Amino acid sequence: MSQSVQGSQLRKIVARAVQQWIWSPSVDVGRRSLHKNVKRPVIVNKRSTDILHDPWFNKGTAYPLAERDRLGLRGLLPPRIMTFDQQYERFMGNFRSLEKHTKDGAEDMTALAKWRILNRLHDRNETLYYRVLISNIEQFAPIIYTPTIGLVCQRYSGLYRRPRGMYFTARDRGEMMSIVYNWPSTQVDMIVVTDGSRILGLGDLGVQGIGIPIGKLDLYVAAAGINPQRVMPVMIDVGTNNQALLDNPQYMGLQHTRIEGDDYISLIDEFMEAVFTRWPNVIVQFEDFQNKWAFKLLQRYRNQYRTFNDDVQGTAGVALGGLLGAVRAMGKPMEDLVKQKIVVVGAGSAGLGVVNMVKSAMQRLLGGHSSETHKKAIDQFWILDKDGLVTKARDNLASDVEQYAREVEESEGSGSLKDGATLLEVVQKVKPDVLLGLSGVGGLFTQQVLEAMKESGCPRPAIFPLSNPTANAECTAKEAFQHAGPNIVFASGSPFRDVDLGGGQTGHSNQGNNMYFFPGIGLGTLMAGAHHISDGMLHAAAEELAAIMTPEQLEEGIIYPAVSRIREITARVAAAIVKEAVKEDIAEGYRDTDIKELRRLVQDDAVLLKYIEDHMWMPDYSPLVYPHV
Ligand SMILES: NC(=O)C1=CN([C@@H]2O[C@H](COP(=O)(O)OP(=O)(O)OC[C@H]3O[C@@H](n4cnc5c(N)ncnc54)[C@H](O)[C@@H]3O)[C@@H](O)[C@H]2O)C=CC1
Ligand SMILES: CC(=O)C(=O)O
Ligand SMILES: [Mg+2]
Repeated sequence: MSQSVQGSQLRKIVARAVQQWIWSPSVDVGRRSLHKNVKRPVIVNKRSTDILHDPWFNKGTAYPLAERDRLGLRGLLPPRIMTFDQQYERFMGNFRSLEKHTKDGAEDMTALAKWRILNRLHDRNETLYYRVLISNIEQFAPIIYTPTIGLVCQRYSGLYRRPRGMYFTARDRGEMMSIVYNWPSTQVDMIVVTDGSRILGLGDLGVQGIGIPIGKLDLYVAAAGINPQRVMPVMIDVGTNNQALLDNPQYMGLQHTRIEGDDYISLIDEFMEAVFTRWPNVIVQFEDFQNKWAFKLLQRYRNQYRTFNDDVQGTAGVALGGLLGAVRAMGKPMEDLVKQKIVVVGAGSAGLGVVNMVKSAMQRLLGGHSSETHKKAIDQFWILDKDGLVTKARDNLASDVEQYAREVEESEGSGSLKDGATLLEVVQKVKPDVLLGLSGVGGLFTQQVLEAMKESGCPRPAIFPLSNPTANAECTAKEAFQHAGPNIVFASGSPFRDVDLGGGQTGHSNQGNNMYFFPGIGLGTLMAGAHHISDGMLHAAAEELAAIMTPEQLEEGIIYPAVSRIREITARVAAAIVKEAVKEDIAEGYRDTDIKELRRLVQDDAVLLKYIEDHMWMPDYSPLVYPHV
């Protein structure tokens, strides 16, 4: 045997030993042994009531007799042993009964009651919770995610029962590197972090924003199959500028205004260093940071760590996928994206993220990145913020917005539009193909604006009120179809019901939400073992998302898949991410799949997809063993 073979074997043995150590049994739920139908046990370090009170290992009434003996549970549970299926049916029966009894109640109260019943299950038995969530994702996503999660965050201090996630504050300066070891999991794959400064379209909710990382990570488990023991929601409490919260005696966060400037940045730096020191392969998703910090932090960390900003990059990917679908729904090839006149209302982290990615996609379609294609691409955008149309006449424009500022009083095409022109004026003059809202302001797409879209001359205008939660959407689905006509393509950030257009016609209401994208970014990056998340990876994933819809669906105005398909979609988005990371040579491999093996896997789409799907966690009870040493 040659030296090099011996060396590579040795490396493999060491790598395996490290894997086994990382995959400590207490976190490796549900792996099957090589013998069919025999599940490997999970070694736990607790027994008796301690295990009943641990939601990771609690099985409620489903512990088999032998396990009740092993774990000292005999006599502590009702005698009948239920199956996982029976437990599932019991929960769903209770849920349906709640639905029936609250159907005539106030909508908000009903939604909160549903969240409570799910949250209690989450706190009690994680395995059953995720089974319920995965099996009914379309029904439950609006509760654990937007819109209900917005309501939950607004009331979090009152709703709080048990801790979930980690909290870091300025008081922890110099200590974060140690504090991070308080987290009970030996391995964390995904962190979603917020500072609570811009929660959905609801503004600064301070520490109560923790509901968002929790909801996003629920989707990581449900959609991407990340093991729930390997996710960590994080709140960095730097204070709040929301006076109502500061005045609220029940508010659970620090009672001072937000830390700013270098003090703020150094705190986030310390957090990043701490989590990447303990878990070097973790992926950190920034979520709902106010615009002021979102881009700065993304630029600061994106080449150094495995990190991305969901509002900037996730929203952009999902919007690009939707726009490509809308172009195809017009009966045109995807390449015609470059000809679309796009009005974007909202020049914040989400709005600019979208514009940047769509502009870049246009440049690629125009033959590559050059000053000429840049000019051609930016000419397709009209951007409005709270002060109306953004033009070069504005003072103190941030450089990321400035490039999209229109010339003042353009004589051609858009007629004469002044700085600060209203949305109605812009739509009437520009006659856009696409109207996209990321302003956080409900009702901005008024009847007049929507009627002006109808007059735009576009055979199939795209109307995307993407702001969340529901009350903050720029218009409802009904309003859009009613005023802009039955032929529009509609997508909103929070779900609306399809609209009955009469005569057997349905106006399809798509949900254009980054939930179709971020779980795949995280999963793909994890499985690729990519050093960082490149623009190329995000573009490839957006194109994959756009390619999922069939021509028949697009013809009907369906540009995003049903939420019930979210696992399948996420696997495909993740596969696109892995492929591109390998192509760009920034992938290192995942667990015992080294880069050589990964290169082989990406040769065949079906093989790669199966590989990804096989690594997705599914909720199931594993035998539990308490070692007597
Ligand atoms: N559907 C989805 O997947 C996503 C939706 N969003 C939603 O987008 C909204 C905005 O998020 P960010 O960009 O992060 O917020 P942001 O605070 O960074 O930006 C908001 C922008 O809207 C502008 N604006 C405010 N009032 C306006 C008005 N009356 N007319 C025109 N523009 C106005 C502001 O000047 C600013 O440019 C939120 O409601 C959020 O929930 C964000 C990320 C993903
Ligand atoms: C969906 C999302 O990320 C937001 O509204 O902020
Ligand atoms: Mg967000």
